[in-house]
Amino acid sequence: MKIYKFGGSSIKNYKRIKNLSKVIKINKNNNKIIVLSAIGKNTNKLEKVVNNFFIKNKKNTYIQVLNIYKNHFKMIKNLFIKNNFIFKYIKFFFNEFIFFLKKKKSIKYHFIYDQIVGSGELISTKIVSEYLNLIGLKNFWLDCRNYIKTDNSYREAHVNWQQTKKKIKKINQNLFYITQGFIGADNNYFTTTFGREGSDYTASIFSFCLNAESQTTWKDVPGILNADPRFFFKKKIFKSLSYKETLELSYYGASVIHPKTLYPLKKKKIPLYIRSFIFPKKKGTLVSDKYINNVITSCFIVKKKQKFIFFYKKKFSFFLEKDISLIFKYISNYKINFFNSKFSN
Ligand SMILES: Nc1ncnc2c1ncn2[C@@H]1O[C@H](COP(=O)(O)OP(=O)(O)O)[C@@H](O)[C@H]1O
Ligand SMILES: N[C@@H](CC(=O)OP(=O)(O)O)C(=O)O
Repeated sequence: MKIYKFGGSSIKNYKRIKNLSKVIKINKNNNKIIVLSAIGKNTNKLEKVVNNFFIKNKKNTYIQVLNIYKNHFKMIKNLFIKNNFIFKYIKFFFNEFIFFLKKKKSIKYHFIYDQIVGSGELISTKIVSEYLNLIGLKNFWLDCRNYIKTDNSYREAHVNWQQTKKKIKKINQNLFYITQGFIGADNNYFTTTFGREGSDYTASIFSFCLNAESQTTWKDVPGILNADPRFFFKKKIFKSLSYKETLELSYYGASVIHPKTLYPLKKKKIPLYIRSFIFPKKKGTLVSDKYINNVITSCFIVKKKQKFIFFYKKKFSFFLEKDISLIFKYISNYKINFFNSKFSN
């Protein structure tokens, strides 16, 4: 079985969804799972809904939801004819969404975040699945929350591999499925998320549990480059990279792939392809356990909005292990992405 992952940029408008269908047609084999992210930058918009909800700005909360609804509606108008059931579905979905916001009394930010932000993937997959069925690419919409089981660490869920493997193994491997990236569910069936850009990781969970033949991430770039093309004019494509080299690149900020993606693939030696959905016939980059690059290539990464935090002890004393552990505890509690540390007295 092959696992494909398409991110938000590959479905950011109706033309891109049509393009996705062409990529699927070129790669004809039936037995595959497509893991999809939310449409375009909708996850950012949904985060704004959560933030407005928490500062009790009702007006902005509902304006934001309405905007998201209108954008989705505009998109489906370009893909489906009027009486398609998807129109009713989208209306129903957003009504439920508003209902949830009105009724919800919980003050647990991370919990509410996952329930709201995770819905971007539920809606995008429904639209794409319906569209592919409409044009004859028969597929099944799969609610991945019935398969990917996690603990209840909202916004940073950990996979319960035993339960997840058992459930995913029940999938009929001869069929074609569309499912959501980024989300899972805890034992109470509440939505959990894997952290921003976590859809790549979802694809790896499916690959790992199904012993996939390969995993392909379809991007707007031709593969993994040695520099972020948004900032560097001169760049080079890597035809192949090892898991370790790719992990290093992604850990230090190459946003082309999420660092968590690599470990499950490496463990089972599943090849990962990074290919272009704009030029789907090109080979892209192959990530495997082979070190092929014998020429050293420098890589350039741009990481914005970083903060430099400086800790010091007020009194004439030293930084002890106890102090460091306290700092890390708060960093973890507040789910701050911590990048590099250096402690000295
Ligand atoms: N080393 C790199 N190689 C390729 N692309 C990179 C690299 N570093 C950053 N990028 C950027 O990552 C973008 C793809 O990520 P993103 O837009 O989040 O995709 P998606 O929406 O498909 O998840 C590319 O358009 C490119 O600008
Ligand atoms: N939609 C989520 C998950 C994700 O991985 O998205 P993308 O594949 O578009 O980066 C996010 O934006 O964080």
